[in-house]
Amino acid sequence: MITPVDATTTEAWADLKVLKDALVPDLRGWFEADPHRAEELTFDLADLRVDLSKNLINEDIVAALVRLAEQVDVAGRRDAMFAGERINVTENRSVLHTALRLPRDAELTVDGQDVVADVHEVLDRMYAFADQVRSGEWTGVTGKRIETVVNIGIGGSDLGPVMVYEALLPYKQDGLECRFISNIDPADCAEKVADLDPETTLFIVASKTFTTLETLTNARMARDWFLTRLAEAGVVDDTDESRRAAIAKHFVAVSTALDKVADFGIDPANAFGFWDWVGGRYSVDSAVGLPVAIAIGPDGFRDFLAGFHAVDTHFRTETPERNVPLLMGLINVWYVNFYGAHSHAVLPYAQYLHRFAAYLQQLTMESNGKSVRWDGTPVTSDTGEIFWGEPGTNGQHAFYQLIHQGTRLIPADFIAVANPAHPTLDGDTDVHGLFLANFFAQTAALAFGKTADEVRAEGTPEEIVPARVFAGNKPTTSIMAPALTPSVVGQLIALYEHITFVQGIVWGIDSFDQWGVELGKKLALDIAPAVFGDAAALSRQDPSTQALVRWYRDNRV
Ligand SMILES: O=P(O)(O)OC[C@H]1O[C@H](O)[C@H](O)[C@@H](O)[C@@H]1O
Repeated sequence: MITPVDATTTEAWADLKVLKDALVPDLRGWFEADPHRAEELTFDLADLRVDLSKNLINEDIVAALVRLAEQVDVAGRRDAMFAGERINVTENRSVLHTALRLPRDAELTVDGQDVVADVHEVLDRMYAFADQVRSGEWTGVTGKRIETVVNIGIGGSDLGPVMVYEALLPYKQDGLECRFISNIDPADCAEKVADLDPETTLFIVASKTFTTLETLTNARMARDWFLTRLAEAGVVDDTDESRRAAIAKHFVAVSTALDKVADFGIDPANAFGFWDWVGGRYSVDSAVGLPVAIAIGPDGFRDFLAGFHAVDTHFRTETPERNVPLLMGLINVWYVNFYGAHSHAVLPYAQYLHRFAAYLQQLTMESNGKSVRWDGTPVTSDTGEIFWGEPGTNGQHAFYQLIHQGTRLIPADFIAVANPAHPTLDGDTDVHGLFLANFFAQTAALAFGKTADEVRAEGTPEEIVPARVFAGNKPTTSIMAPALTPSVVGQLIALYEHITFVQGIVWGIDSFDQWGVELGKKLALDIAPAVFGDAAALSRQDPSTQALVRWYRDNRV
């Protein structure tokens, strides 16, 4: 095993400390002093235009950050990842989500296995199935075409598909709808199936491990609902054969554990596999994306994958000084470790990206929320960031106050597209233009603030001048794209995957395991007997938990 370099002992880290101590943030002054600042810090990455110039950085800081990347060998680890080396040390696995988007003619053999051939074999099956559902060739047990696809999954088997489905709604085929059941709260399943016709509904049970309590419980509830409704309609009788025939037309699975899929009663012919080298939170571009492939069609899904691949190629080949995921990851390190930033806002000015922050929470926080390094030694600096956000302009009317005038530094990524799916006029006003005016205005206000003199010049009474001053120097990155196409959504995801990777390498952590979540799964199973009345199991719990369980049992009607 390669020992992680302790970033805090590098020369670059020491240089960054000196630079931080000497830096007086002054975005107004920096832009005035250097008319080329915006140009010099704006980069094109596939279809994305990324402006880093409103960050608290200068040439020396960027150079030191790039040296830091060299001194912790980000490039070496990146190449190891792309080559399929087992960089997920604690699980002894390769990390090859980048292989999921390799073109058919690419070559990658890992442990003697032609990974590209495997990936495309599954993609071809997904595309054929998606075409069948979209054309109506695939019918339910009573011969009706599928109108609703219900994905049952959680974590990486839910957040990616739902985010991308929502992002690409304008590309969805008319007459087809997707829904997503994830929470084990029975309300989720009940609400999502309430108005559905089982004869036109297709369930996709998505679980990498096919052992996740929430997903298997929801899948069983959905199966019961489905069979009960069909029995009431006289479509199935109570023979196994009749039930199996109905399930075969209405339940498919996505998993790495195809044996467990068969145990659940889903025909293995209707299962789409992936591999243990795809982390759950990195899996939307695998068969986990099946609902998206059905909704937007194989051509759209191919574009989606091509978007990821374009960013992969950039990350793998671009020089450090122009490598956008590398720079963004390093700038995040700058804020976390040198400014003590705890959180990071993601603010899409695109309603269709309304689940993007939720998606990024799993990607970034499950990846980098760690306190030991990949060799088991404690981390030597803060790690991780709390990712959060809501679409603009809604966020402006809720939490932007704290970003503008609070005491905490919250770096924020603003995302917008030039061409909306719904160009709409309000009288003579282009509403999307008005929307984007907010995007531009907010990043400028955050960067440049408003001085007391400017506030006074507006005629503000002296006693409330301080309350109306904006300090400015609140860092933002602006990301723009021509339109929210499948490719652009793929590009955005890959960008954040690689940003997360870069941060993980600087911190020396394994960004691809999630032992903290595994514990939660086990604890819930341990306590379940107590909830159901097992006195001995209850007595093993701590006093607070015992009292809470008792209260629950006393109050449960
Ligand atoms: O896809 P599954 O095996 O059902 O796992 C679903 C989720 O389970 C856990 O929460 C893991 O931490 C996630 O990374 C994973 O995405």
